[in-house]
Amino acid sequence: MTGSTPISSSHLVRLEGAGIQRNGRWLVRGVDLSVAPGEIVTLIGPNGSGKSTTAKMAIGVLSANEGTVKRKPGLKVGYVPQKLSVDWTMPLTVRRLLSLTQRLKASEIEAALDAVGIAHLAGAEVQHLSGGEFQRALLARAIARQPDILVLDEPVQGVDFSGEIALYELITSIRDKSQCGILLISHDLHVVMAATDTVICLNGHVCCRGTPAAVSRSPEYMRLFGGKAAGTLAVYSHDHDHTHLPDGRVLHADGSVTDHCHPDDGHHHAHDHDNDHGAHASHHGHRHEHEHAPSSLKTSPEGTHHHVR
Ligand SMILES: Nc1ncnc2c1ncn2[C@@H]1O[C@H](COP(=O)(O)OP(=O)(O)OP(=O)(O)O)[C@@H](O)[C@H]1O
Repeated sequence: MTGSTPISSSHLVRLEGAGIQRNGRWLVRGVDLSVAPGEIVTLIGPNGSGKSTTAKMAIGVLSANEGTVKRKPGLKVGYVPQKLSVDWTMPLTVRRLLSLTQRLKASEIEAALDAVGIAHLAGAEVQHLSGGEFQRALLARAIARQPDILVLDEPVQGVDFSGEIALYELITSIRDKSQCGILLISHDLHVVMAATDTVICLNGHVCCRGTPAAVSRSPEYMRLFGGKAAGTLAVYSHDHDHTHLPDGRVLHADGSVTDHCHPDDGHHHAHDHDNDHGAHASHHGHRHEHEHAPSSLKTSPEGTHHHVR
């Protein structure tokens, strides 16, 4: 069955076996995912693995070609897209950015900007904002109508490491105060917001899922970034040992090819280091240790930054 029907459980959104096909190719398929009020779900995966497509499917921007997508009736969505189509040659104030695609009262704009700590920038031109200020403005735009669910597609892009920590703290505090659900797409394959309840790794379909491992135990991490970073970011340690073909099928280690992963397929939480992330359709056999958290943080994530401006 395909379609979008109301949801009966306490979930805000629930995808079951959901997939999107374009031009005879599955962009992503077999996705099972749900977000409950107050829950933070983080999607990770290589470039082109279907993270944005999955998020758009969850909020109804794209309709699933297979499986089911259910949303709570009347669900209010706040969305920070990965890219924004705005004509940046035109002057645009932060205040105006918030109300470009939604009707907002002045008091709602003020409250949203205040909540993200940039009330003083209401009249500033968007072009002049720093990377962190710009992401806060996008966040303000997304929370202005007090959504039930926030969908944040790479909300820390263009932001330096300390800014990233501050933004993740802000996102966590927004969740704490409003108890909205959050579906977050991370630009980093290994390091996710520590407040994340569930990490889902995509590579054309769901490869594995789990809770992020705490990094606070890693002495190197503490030495490099201090306790604040350790409390905000966590390494997601996982390993895949099968290969995803461009058409969405899976090549297993024994040479067999199937449409989907086997239920207990190669998601070993191994602890040796064999970092081999390719583009999609490449062998997917990465293994990470907590001790490697600092280097994965220091080096820039693998080309996943898309600057919105
Ligand atoms: N409308 C479309 N028509 C055809 N192919 C598409 C369309 N939208 C996305 N794709 C393709 O679907 C795949 C998944 O794209 P998606 O943007 O969801 O990946 P992603 O994991 O978010 O990637 P990134 O980390 O690079 O942002 C990509 O190969 C992309 O080229």
